[in-house]
Amino acid sequence: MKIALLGYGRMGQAIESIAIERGHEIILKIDKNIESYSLEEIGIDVAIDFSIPDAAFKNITSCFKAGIPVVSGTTGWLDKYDEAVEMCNDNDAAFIYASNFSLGVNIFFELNKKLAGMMKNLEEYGVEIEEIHHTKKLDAPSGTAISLAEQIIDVNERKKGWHLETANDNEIPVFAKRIEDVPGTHTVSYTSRIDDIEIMHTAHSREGFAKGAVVAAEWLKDKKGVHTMKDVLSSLFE
Ligand SMILES: NC(=O)C1=CN([C@@H]2O[C@H](COP(=O)(O)OP(=O)(O)OC[C@H]3O[C@@H](n4cnc5c(N)ncnc54)[C@H](O)[C@@H]3O)[C@@H](O)[C@H]2O)C=CC1
Ligand SMILES: O=C(O)C1=N[C@H](C(=O)O)C[C@H](O)C1
Repeated sequence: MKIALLGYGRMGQAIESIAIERGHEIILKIDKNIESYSLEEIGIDVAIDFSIPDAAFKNITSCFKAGIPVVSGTTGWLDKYDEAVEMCNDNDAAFIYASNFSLGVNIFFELNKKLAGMMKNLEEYGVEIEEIHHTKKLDAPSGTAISLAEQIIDVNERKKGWHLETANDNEIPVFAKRIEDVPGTHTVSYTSRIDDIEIMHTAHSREGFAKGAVVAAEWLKDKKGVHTMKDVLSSLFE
């Protein structure tokens, strides 16, 4: 596949290594110093956006207009996700966004949903989420922590939203810690007077995120419409 990288920071570079290992070619790299760029007529099969919150929507929708399937892992821009979905469908384009592309976190998401279903009526347990990331991260809480919170809110009628650090009884508190060089650690904790239950995912490097993004790009290349990482991994979750 001929791949365009929209964002060539820590993740763009990790994706480049994995893509080359899997036999793909990087034919375009866009980063912050490239103000305007054309995606047309250079034979891009798929674009992968890991940029910054302020740039993601423009990068993604430029791909829709050029008819190029796009995978995005950029977090912190999701107030515009519904608009992106509409534009994808209007342009008959192809799109996958995931707050986390790693196989391990996508398994962790399924565990989180299962546990949330089991805990939803047990009022004696409080629930909270903690995420730890490197100090260069621009957004807080992480996109993955927001996905975990939304998965619990979807099944637990007592929880109406989430809040950073402090929360009302009807919200899930999400704690964001920044420690140098941590690739990404997420914990969901249920705490009662009698005992605690915790599930945790710890990334040891960015390799899992990068590999998942390339696998998603391979899967999306000849498809249309808006998809999720669960669609990509469907055979695993049957
Ligand atoms: N979904 C997932 O699995 C994962 C998502 N992420 C997310 O991916 C994003 C990028 O993460 P990192 O690579 O660690 O950040 P980074 O800061 O190392 O890289 C972002 C790059 O985007 C560039 N950039 C700035 N303006 C741009 C523009 N207009 N167009 C294209 N590129 C532009 C920056 O110069 C920088 O090189 C973040 O939002 C992060 O939260 C990170 C890891 C995994
Ligand atoms: O910025 C990061 O590094 C990461 N961002 C994603 C997020 O916000 O959830 C995924 C991963 O945890 C690493």
